[in-house]
Amino acid sequence: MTNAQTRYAVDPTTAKGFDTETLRDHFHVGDLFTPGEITLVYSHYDRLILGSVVPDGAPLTLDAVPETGTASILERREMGILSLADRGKVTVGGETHEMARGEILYVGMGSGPLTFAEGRFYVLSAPAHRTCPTRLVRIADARRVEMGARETANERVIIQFLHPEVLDTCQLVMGYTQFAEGSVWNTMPAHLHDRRMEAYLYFDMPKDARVFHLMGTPDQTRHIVMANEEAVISPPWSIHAGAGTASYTFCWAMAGDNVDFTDMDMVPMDALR
Ligand SMILES: O=C(O)C(=O)C[C@H](O)C(=O)CO
Ligand SMILES: [Zn+2]
Repeated sequence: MTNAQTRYAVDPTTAKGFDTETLRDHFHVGDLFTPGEITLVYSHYDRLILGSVVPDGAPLTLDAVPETGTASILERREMGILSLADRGKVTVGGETHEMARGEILYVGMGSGPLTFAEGRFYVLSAPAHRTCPTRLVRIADARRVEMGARETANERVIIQFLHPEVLDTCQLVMGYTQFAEGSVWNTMPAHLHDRRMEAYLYFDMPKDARVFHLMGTPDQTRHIVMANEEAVISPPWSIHAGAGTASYTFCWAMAGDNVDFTDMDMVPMDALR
């Protein structure tokens, strides 16, 4: 079964007046990873689709969805698929990809339907205007960027899978960030990039742990409380950072005008409110 919903874009002035529930309705994505289901959220920010696929004994096929209005979801889109299970099996374009936990499969525009035979997957899809080759990116092939420090509780490694220095994509940039023991802060100092949106999936979290995800314009920050395997949509005008009550990993993905990961406008600490 495929469940899909649409989230419309919100401007920062409107978002400023939201209470907790309204903020969550627009930006927080819960209820992902239902066994036997494909769950998709179509965001009007850069038309990014994010979601989950959890085969449960029988294969699940992702093909046409009314939200894209095309014969097949990838007719004018590309996709990144993160395996969250030790074993995953995805067939697309006549080829079956056996995936291990933490690997990301890139699927190019026009590849046709996707069949997920086993595993647990987080999926992201952005509009594309050209086809790039489908490729499974293993952890050893990804680019690792060490960031932060133990003293500031943000020592971490940014692992870039769908990134110009690893493989060619149309506009999707995707990977995940893992923390050194004791570090809990992501993406602080905060930054903005009005040229592209971003989405985060927080995972690898103990059941009772929470991440306080920070969003909003620098002078109007808000927080969204995130549990394991929940996602959050970060509008182009918003900071995106967080601190966890325990260790976690988060998958980041971006779409928009610029595929350069370092295209960020840093926010000085004294600008945050
Ligand atoms: O740990 C980090 O810092 C990040 O992962 C940064 C995000 O990916 C990001 O916001 C890139 O624009
Ligand atoms: Zn960012």
